[in-house]
Amino acid sequence: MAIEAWFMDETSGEDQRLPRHCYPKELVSPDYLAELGVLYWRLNPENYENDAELKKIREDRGYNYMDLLDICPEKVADFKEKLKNFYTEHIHADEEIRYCLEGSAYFDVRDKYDRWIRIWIKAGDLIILPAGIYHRFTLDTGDYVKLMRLFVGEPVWTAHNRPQEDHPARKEYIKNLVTEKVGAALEAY
Ligand SMILES: CSCCC(=O)C(=O)O
Ligand SMILES: [Fe+2]
Repeated sequence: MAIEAWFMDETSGEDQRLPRHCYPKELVSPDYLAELGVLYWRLNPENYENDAELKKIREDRGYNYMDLLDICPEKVADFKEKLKNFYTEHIHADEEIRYCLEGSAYFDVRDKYDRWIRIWIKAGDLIILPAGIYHRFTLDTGDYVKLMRLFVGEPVWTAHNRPQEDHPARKEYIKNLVTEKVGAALEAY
């Protein structure tokens, strides 16, 4: 099954840990996520230490750095503060690569019309957010996730909060979005 993603009800004042579906639900396809540069694999989370598929992804994309992160109120120092930062809309200069090994959580990304899409990651979901995409992160009501973080070289986790229209990674991201659109239009012609 493909990863679950949907357009969020942005008018709702509900808890950020709730799904916040629109009514009726508006699901988002993996193709549309790919158009935004969001990539996704479903792997076997029980086998992450000897997984040939994961090894290949890491080799192909140069992810030589790896660490594991448990996120839940009991295990994270300054939990409230951290979660608040994760849920503040931001970009990075590099890809954000997260592999969910246990539990579940939400990544919200902005689409090209600035709508929020909520992506529900569960055990086995590996997602890559491209550099320069506006996003944020929250736990769901399960209040627990175990994540593998991957990176090319020495990791830089710096978050640049919106607005970042002059950031090189943002400009590059927008340029690629536009190029893709023109490419698709030419193909259709
Ligand atoms: C802890 S993983 C997700 C939060 C996030 O967007 C980030 O770390 O930049
Ligand atoms: Fe991030």
